Amino acid sequence: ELFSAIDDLAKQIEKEEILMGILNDMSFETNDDYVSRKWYEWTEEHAFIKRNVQKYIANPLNAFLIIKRGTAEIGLIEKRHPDVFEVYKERISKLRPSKADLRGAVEGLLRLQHIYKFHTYDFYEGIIGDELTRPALTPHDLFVIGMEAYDIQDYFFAMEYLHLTRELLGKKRDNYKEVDEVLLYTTLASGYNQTGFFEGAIDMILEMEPNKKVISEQTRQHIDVLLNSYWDLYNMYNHSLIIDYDAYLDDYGDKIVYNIEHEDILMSRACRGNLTKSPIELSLLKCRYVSNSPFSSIAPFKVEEANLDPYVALYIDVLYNNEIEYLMNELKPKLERAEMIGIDGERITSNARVAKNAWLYNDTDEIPMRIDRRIEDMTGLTQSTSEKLQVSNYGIAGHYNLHWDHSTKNEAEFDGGTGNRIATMMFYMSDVLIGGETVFPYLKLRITPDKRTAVFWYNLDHSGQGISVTRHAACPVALGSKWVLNRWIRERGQEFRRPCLPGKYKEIDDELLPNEMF
Ligand SMILES: O=C(O)CCC(=O)C(=O)O
Ligand SMILES: [Fe+2]
Repeated sequence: ELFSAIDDLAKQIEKEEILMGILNDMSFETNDDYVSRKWYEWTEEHAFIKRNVQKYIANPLNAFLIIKRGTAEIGLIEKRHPDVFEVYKERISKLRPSKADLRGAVEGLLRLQHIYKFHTYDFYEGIIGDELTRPALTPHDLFVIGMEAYDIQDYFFAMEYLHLTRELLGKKRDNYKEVDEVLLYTTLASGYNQTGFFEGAIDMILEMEPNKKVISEQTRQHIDVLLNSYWDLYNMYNHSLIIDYDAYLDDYGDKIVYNIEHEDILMSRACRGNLTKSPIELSLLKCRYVSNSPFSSIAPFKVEEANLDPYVALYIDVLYNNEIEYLMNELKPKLERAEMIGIDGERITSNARVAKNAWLYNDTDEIPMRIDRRIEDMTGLTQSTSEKLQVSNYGIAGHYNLHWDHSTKNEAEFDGGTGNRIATMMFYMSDVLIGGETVFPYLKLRITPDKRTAVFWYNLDHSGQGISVTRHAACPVALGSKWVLNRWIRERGQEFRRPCLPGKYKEIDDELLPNEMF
């Protein structure tokens, strides 16, 4: 699976070079301009890639294009030359990304748009946030995104992408007919139908002869006029919908209530930096140097309070570059798709968490032992019952939806004799250019990844009860590559280090969680 970790895309670029060789062979055999044109385009892109591979793959638009070249573009060649393709088929199939990768990549791009409200036209131009990151996409790139969006029933963005495709086709000639116009128009029409509008557009499309490859100029103009007027209406409808949702949350003002139904909006607002503490709340937070062990009295930890109650703190510069290198070397080859616990306690992969991770099992080396001791110095909590160190790398627009780290009442599993996850220590192993923040919307807290810094918080109160407002998420990575190191600290062994006191937080019943969370 390529889309769920950025690291794997570098390998795909190597495979693509072999694919280019095959493309070159095929261009001779087919004697087709289109195939040599593709070879030329890919070669140009590779000259661009070679300048900085890591930078190239850290851009979600590029990441999508890598996958799209190996799937949709190869697919076009297959369609044009089935016989020649047959000869190379087996070799090619080992070098191609999968359909699921294409789907995952598009889902990533759309996630960025949903969360950060990035505009489709900006993506077309290669803009992420405020940065121009690459040359413009082609009509066919947009078409592929639009068709995938349609398949996953994200009709709003499907229509945006397909309309833009149509608009561009009107301006530029698609000499090689990469975009299947009949499919484009029928999908646009179905999109209107799906959203409860515009039967008229569908009627027009139905009038087209199904096996007519090219729409006549007259029909096309007719449809254009129809679609354009409908499009304005459609846009108005959808934009007002989005604004309404935001207004709904505004009703609560500063007070954020636990509102599971609207958590996706809550996450979006937190990730966009629209949920922040007031100046008064911020003024209560302090920075200090902490030393509560012989070692740290020589080199005290720099601690920044991020939230007082429940306690969340940042430890600045507490992971060393050689340690990061060590962890990367040990665990990169072992990364696997991150899993979540499903409704029935089973392990599942899910769109709610797009990342790969790996656990460090051989933790008797000097470096992991050192990290262990440091966490113990930082927290005063024993590490003898902690889980193994876990490294995660996020994928294309990789993210992790709102969740608790601790298990809730209804989850029987988890304990394993060491108790619940009393606290979390999470180290950032990389900076991120845009996005990838860790957000705690109920605490109005957004933490920007800062290489070598750690975030620490308690998941359980003094009576062992889960603190519901620690619900947190990893915002999608919009530009860059995000690596984190997690250490989950367990209850057992902490009895004398963090004594039991009466509980104070009311735990939320996790039966209230909607199924879509998974
Ligand atoms: O990557 C992040 O910012 C948060 C990760 C997280 O919450 C987790 O892995 O449990
Ligand atoms: Fe977490």
